[in-house]
Amino acid sequence: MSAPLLRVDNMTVRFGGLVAVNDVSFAVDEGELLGIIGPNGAGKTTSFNAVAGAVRPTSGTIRIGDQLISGRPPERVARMGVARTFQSVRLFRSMTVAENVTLAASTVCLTMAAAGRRAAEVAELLGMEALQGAQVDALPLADQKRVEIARALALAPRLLLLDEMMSGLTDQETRAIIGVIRKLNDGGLTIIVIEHVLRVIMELSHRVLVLDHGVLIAQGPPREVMTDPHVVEAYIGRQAAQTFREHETLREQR
Ligand SMILES: Nc1ncnc2c1ncn2[C@@H]1O[C@H](COP(=O)(O)OP(=O)(O)OP(=O)(O)O)[C@@H](O)[C@H]1O
Repeated sequence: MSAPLLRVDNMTVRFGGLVAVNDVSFAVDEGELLGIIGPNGAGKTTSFNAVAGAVRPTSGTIRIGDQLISGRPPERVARMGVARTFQSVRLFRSMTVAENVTLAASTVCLTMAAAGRRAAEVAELLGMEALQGAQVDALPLADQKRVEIARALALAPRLLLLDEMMSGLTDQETRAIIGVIRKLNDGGLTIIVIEHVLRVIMELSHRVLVLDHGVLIAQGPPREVMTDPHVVEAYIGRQAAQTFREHETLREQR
């Protein structure tokens, strides 16, 4: 059997006396779309930061394929195939969309011309050709989030980490971003999504991990995880679990 694309073994991240991530292990297969959920402060973003190289795990290991990435700096991890977006959009606001994406591409391309070509490819993939000349400042939040995705894709990643893409978006905008994520995954890209909007996790994920106080309390197919009594207790709440079950039953009857 082939090795998973991402493998995290016994990862612990401490900030002084606080254990933000506590002995967490999981693996992600090539082509998989994994959702990570959990209450505020559960350690989701810290786990992303550790995988992306922005935070050094206190102990444990992280591998892409058979290469150890834990402890390596973010630029190196990016070159080894891990790209991420941030919870709050981090773009060069006075630059155009094309400039932002080209700049990201230049970290992995040998020449600026190649970076420009890469940015144009990504724009085409995301259907953003018409936005290329727009200044980021002038774009609505939903488009800025698409530019964030474009910047990450410009690195030609093997693994894409998406941190709360849907926060602040309308239902319609959320649907559009779900469509983008699904298209990327259908094209073979391995993706991990952190999301508070459970409907999004349910719709997109092949598998879900649940963190609570830094501890991995459940993992499995979305349907199973959402009705796991520990998860309901820690995060979802009984009412939401009941609503979810009714929604699923209705969907099956359709
Ligand atoms: N750089 C840091 N220094 C100190 N403490 C931190 C740091 N980053 C995160 N923490 C703490 O680690 C814990 C986990 O935070 P983290 O941001 O990973 O949670 P989260 O699950 O992503 O939460 P949210 O859903 O609110 O984004 C929290 O108690 C947070 O305050």
